Amino acid sequence: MDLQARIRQLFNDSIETKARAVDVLTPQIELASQLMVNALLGEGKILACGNGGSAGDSQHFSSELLNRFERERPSLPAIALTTDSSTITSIANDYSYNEVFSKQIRALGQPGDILLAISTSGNSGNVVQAIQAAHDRDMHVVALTGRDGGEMAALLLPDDVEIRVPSRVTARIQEVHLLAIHCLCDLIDRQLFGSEE
Ligand SMILES: O=C(CO)[C@@H](O)[C@H](O)[C@H](O)[C@H](O)COP(=O)(O)O
Ligand SMILES: [Zn+2]
Repeated sequence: MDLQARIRQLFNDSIETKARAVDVLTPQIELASQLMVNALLGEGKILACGNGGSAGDSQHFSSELLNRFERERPSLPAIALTTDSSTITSIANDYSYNEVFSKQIRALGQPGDILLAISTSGNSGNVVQAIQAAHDRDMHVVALTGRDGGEMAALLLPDDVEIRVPSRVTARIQEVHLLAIHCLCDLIDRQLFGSEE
């Protein structure tokens, strides 16, 4: 097996996926950033959720808001719903795994807050239920998806934003999700605190 050839193939696949995604995702990322900025300016916060790699993405995003991205600026309010193992295990144990995010959203979500819902398939039951809970709490949803958008795409309302990566491969979709998250952080900082130049 030629391992270096495999590495080159993975890099090239990732580059091609990003090149394919740029035109499709640019307007959606802009819209999502404006939705988030409006929420933050209105004293709202951003709740984020997802499974596996997307749980990591949720925490990556919340840490960049709560702490910092690339510049000195005030902390911004965000919560990853993937980190409290006591809450998550008790909800999964007593009710169902599908409710681990939605129950937190029903407690913490306020009208005007944003849910960042991350799933490469768009079909993870707990993320689907998170979107339903967010709508019940009058929150807007930014959905990071892939493939055909799955059940999540079908649930979104006209004021929500879907950022759907044009790929069917989970790892490639996740790589673009991370880029989209960094774009969102950059655009949030620019709109709230101005460009640095
Ligand atoms: O990171 C990876 C694969 O790259 C995995 O941990 C992956 O996130 C998990 O299988 C998730 O459960 C997949 O869920 P989803 O993206 O379909 O919502
Ligand atoms: Zn992964």
